[in-house]
Order: sequence, then C-alpha cells, then structure tokens
Amino acid sequence: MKRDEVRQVDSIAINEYGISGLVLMENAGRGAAERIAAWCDRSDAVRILCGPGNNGGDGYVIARHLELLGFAVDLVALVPPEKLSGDASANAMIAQRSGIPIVTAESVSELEQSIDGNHVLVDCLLGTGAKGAPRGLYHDAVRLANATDRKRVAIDLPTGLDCDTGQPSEMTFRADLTITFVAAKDGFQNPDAAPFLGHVETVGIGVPRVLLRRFGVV
Ligand SMILES: NC(=O)C1=CN([C@@H]2O[C@H](COP(=O)(O)OP(=O)(O)OC[C@H]3O[C@@H](n4cnc5c(N)ncnc54)[C@H](O)[C@@H]3O)[C@@H](O)[C@H]2O)[C@H](O)CC1
Ligand SMILES: [K+]
Repeated sequence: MKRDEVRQVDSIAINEYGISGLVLMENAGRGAAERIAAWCDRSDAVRILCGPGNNGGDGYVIARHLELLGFAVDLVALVPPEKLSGDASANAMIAQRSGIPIVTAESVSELEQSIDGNHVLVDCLLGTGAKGAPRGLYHDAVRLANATDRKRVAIDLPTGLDCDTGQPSEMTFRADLTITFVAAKDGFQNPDAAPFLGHVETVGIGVPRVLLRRFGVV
C-alpha cells in the first residue's frame, strides 16, 4: 500500500466506521508486542525509542504489552510525554501511570547515555508521517541505534526509509525485523530497502474486512 492509502484506512476506520484511534493504536501495539516477544529471548531487555507522533504512540502501547508478556522494557522519549497530543499522549500517560520507566532524551548527550549496546532497540521514532530524511535528534537517534550490535526492530517502517519508493535516506534505521501495520508498504519491494527492513511481518489493527477490500488488501 501507498503511504496515503494506509493513512486513509486509518481515518476512514475512525470517521466512517466509528472505530476509536485508541483502539487502532491498541491493536497495533499489542500485535507488534506479540511479534517482538516471539522474536526475542525472554531475557532480552527492550528499549523503545519514541518520536513525536502516533508511531511514538505505538511505542507506549508496545511497552505495556511487552511488560505483560514478561519482558524488561523501558522507553526513551525524544519528545516529553506531556508535549505529545491525541492518542500518543493518552498512551504515554497510561505508560507513565503504569510505572513503565520513561526517560526523556532531548539532546545528543542524553541520547548517547540511553542508546547503548545492552538493549534490543525498537524504532518508534517516525512512521508514515515522516517527510524527508530524519532531521536533528532523529538523525542522531538512528545513527546511535545503528552503531550498537544489538537486535533492532522497526515499527511500521524504518525511520529514514521512504514509504512509497523504498529509497533509504543517508541515515536510515537498519532493522533486523520490521513490523508493519495493515499491509506491506509499496516501498518494501525496492531491493535497496532490504538491508533496512530485515524480516518483515504485517500486523492487522482491527479495521473491518470491507474496508481492507476497498483498498485491495484482501
Ligand atoms: N492505520 C494505521 O496504519 C495506524 C497507524 N498508526 C501509527 O501512526 C503512525 C503515523 O503517525 P503520525 O503521527 O501521522 O506520524 P509519525 O508518528 O510518523 O510522526 C510524524 C511527525 O514527525 C515529525 N517529522 C516528520 N518528518 C520528520 C523528519 N524527516 N525528521 C524529524 N521529524 C519529522 C513531524 O512532527 C510529524 O508530524 C504510523 O506510522 C503508525 O505507526 C496508529 O498508531 C495505528 C493505526
Ligand atoms: K518507525
């Protein structure tokens, strides 16, 4: 699917079918957590890097469900939870109230302290809302994450990869596993994307079959 199509699925599910965005985010995050749990060792500590939007919001849901599955998990917020909005803000609040460890990292030095070689790293930095190559702190977060030797998971798509063309930017999260929502993105067919996607798995988010049919997903 194209970026715009998958974003339409999201808004049609909410506006035409009346499914709350929170339900979509919960389904996305729970499904992603279950795939990460199946792919990691229970002994792996997992650190989720959260960006400014709903891709970051997914990260707060993933954290809650990974903890329920028995993993040691924490979050690095590149935007303080209180500055988030909408569904991302709601789930950041829930994670905070659930006592899931969250550190904010708003500088490169803070990032350097939190992105280390001891955790499986999950990229919830930028998703389908990204435009162009990761800028500023997001560029640094991808650089630091790629420099560790631990396993890396991308949520929805690797930060830095163009959703529709599959063209990697000069700083693209190099995932071993990519968990994408609703359907694989058109750009995933580009051979240049393969080193950054790793193994790709698709997770459904609960939108009705009739809506998936409208977009040719089923
Ligand atoms: N139906 C679905 O597929 C669902 C998807 N979900 C998740 O939501 C994200 C898309 O969320 P959105 O808030 O629209 O965008 P992002 O999270 O990607 O954040 C965009 C945000 O980031 C800033 N930004 C944009 N480009 C750059 C850049 N090059 N460098 C730095 N910063 C950038 C800008 O502020 C943008 O506003 C989707 O991927 C899924 O993960 C739902 O959770 C469930 C349903
Ligand atoms: K991502």
